[in-house]
Amino acid sequence: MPGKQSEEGPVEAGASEDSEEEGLGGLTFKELQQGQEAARALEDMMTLSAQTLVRAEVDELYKEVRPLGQGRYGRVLLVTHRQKGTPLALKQLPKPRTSLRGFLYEFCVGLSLGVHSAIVTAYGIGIESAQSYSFLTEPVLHGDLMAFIQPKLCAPPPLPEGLPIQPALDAWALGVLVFCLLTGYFPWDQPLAEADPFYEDFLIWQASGQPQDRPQPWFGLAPAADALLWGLLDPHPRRRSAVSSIREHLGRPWRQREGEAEEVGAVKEEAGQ
Ligand SMILES: Nc1ncnc2c1ncn2[C@@H]1O[C@H](COP(=O)(O)OP(=O)(O)OP(=O)(O)O)[C@@H](O)[C@H]1O
Repeated sequence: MPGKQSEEGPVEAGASEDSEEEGLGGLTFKELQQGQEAARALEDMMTLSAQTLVRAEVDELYKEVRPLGQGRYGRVLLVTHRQKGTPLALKQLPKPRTSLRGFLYEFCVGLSLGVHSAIVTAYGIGIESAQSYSFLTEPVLHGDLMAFIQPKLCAPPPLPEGLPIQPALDAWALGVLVFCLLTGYFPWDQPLAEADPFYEDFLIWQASGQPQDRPQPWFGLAPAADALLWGLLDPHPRRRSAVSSIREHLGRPWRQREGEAEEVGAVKEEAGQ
């Protein structure tokens, strides 16, 4: 059956190929080396942050305005700085459920990622109180993406060893997110052709490139979105487009206008296949 996984056919999302280049866990040696360097840099940052923790009760320094949300490990509050009045989001993790190392990890990952302009900025202030650890970030007061997406998250394939952490996973996640934002739906439940007809239909369409094979959930997308998503959602991690490929598709419509014909035949050409 077209789209079914075969020996030389597509592999599941996040799985690997090009085995001669690979080291442990499906990563190339270069990726492994980069990962080890990042882990060492994070470890250094955690050591330094442990030495500069502010020891105080949160309400001595900040005034609570209202709760912003609740995560698995702690709560997030909107606070203002008692002297300056600056609004901030304070993430508070209760000590009984959080080790110092666990807190430092979350704090420092936030600090590292927060330098990107599209990610919430974390401020370098970690606080140790009697009952909790806290850190401060930029407050985001207009809701998060989950408010626009029906709660349901796309399950990864059941690989016993898990998915190797590599940039192709982020590209896949970006593809799923863009699809959700454009259509209001997830593209499929699981990226397994034998278990999910929506994914199987996508593989059939990718293989044929024929307009008549366009799966129903993809109706209404413009050729630029087709090309972007085909690249980001390529089942082969090593062939998948980089996250930065999104830049090539900016400035063109991603949705068909009302009444416009589907121009899906152009997808393969757009995607450079
Ligand atoms: N900087 C922020 N500004 C506004 N709201 C925030 C901010 N950070 C978190 N929130 C809200 O608080 C909720 C919980 O955030 P939190 O970071 O604790 O958990 P999470 O990242 O959603 O999940 P997990 O518990 O797995 O870490 C978020 O879903 C969001 O609604």
